[in-house]
Amino acid sequence: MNQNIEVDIDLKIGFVGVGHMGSILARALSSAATDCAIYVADKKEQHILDLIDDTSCLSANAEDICKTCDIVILGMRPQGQPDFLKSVKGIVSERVNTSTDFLFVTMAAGVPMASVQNNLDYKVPVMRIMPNTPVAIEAGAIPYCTSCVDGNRGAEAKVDFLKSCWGKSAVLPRVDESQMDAVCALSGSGPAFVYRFIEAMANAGEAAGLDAETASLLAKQTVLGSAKLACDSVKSVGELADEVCSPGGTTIEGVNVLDASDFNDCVRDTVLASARRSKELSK
Ligand SMILES: NC(=O)C1=CN([C@@H]2O[C@H](COP(=O)(O)OP(=O)(O)OC[C@H]3O[C@@H](n4cnc5c(N)ncnc54)[C@H](O)[C@@H]3O)[C@@H](O)[C@H]2O)C=CC1
Ligand SMILES: O=C(O)[C@@H]1CCC=N1
Repeated sequence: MNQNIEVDIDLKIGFVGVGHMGSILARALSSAATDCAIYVADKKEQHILDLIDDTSCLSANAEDICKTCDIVILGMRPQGQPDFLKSVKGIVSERVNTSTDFLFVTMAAGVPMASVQNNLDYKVPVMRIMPNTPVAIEAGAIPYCTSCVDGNRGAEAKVDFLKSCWGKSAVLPRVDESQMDAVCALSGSGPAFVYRFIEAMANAGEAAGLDAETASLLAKQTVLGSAKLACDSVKSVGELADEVCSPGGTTIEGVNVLDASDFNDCVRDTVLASARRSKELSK
């Protein structure tokens, strides 16, 4: 935890939209930011109940969150964000008459920071994040960028605070906003691609003679262990692959098939299709 963070101990943080991703981030924050009050609002009551049941999160309505919270985290889908922001524009403009010391955080795929500001009609400091679901097990990625934050000590401190809290659950590389479509496709959408690969591995294990349960267990554990070794090792993934390939052995037979296939092109097309959709959502 960063000891030099200048934040009030009674910092109020509010989530508007705690579906799949918002709830994971709220849980991560509530376990790290134990001195803060964390409020959650959602159109679906069950999503609020699930969180207040087993975290320190408190229920609140979305307008009150925008009126009073030091950090407002938007967890709704990209398509719903403009209407919501327009609906609270008046509340935010009243608020800036007394204090401008607050931060909006958006996780919506494709939505530029300027669009948050334009819909609010005010250049509020914005942090744009692209989290992924493995944040839930402290193995996530949350690339981010910011706008109107640099040089604004209050906003900078809030960004640093979120980074230190979520840093327990994720890596948080800072990227330029122009790279947000790429990180959205790679690490935001990426877990779904990896799950498809695990499924293909498990199906292949069954084809090779295993029962479904054993094939699934070994496919998951192999991806987990290989990713962990790649993260922990100083060796490149190429070197790590070479270490598995005994000369004249079994692995190289499979690797040759993979290398001769369109696997690389397929993965490239997959990630580029998601990045293209992220770009489309910005329009
Ligand atoms: N699911 C994922 O893996 C990731 C999602 N995201 C982004 O996170 C956002 C949410 O995605 P999901 O959690 O998957 O969607 P979701 O549909 O599970 O959650 C959205 C939640 O927002 C609530 N909501 C919508 N409008 C609201 C409003 N005006 N007031 C209060 N609550 C409202 C909905 O009831 C719902 O519970 C999206 O913008 C998405 O682009 C980003 C990275 C990864
Ligand atoms: O599919 C989506 O649009 C969101 C953004 C990245 C992961 N899920």
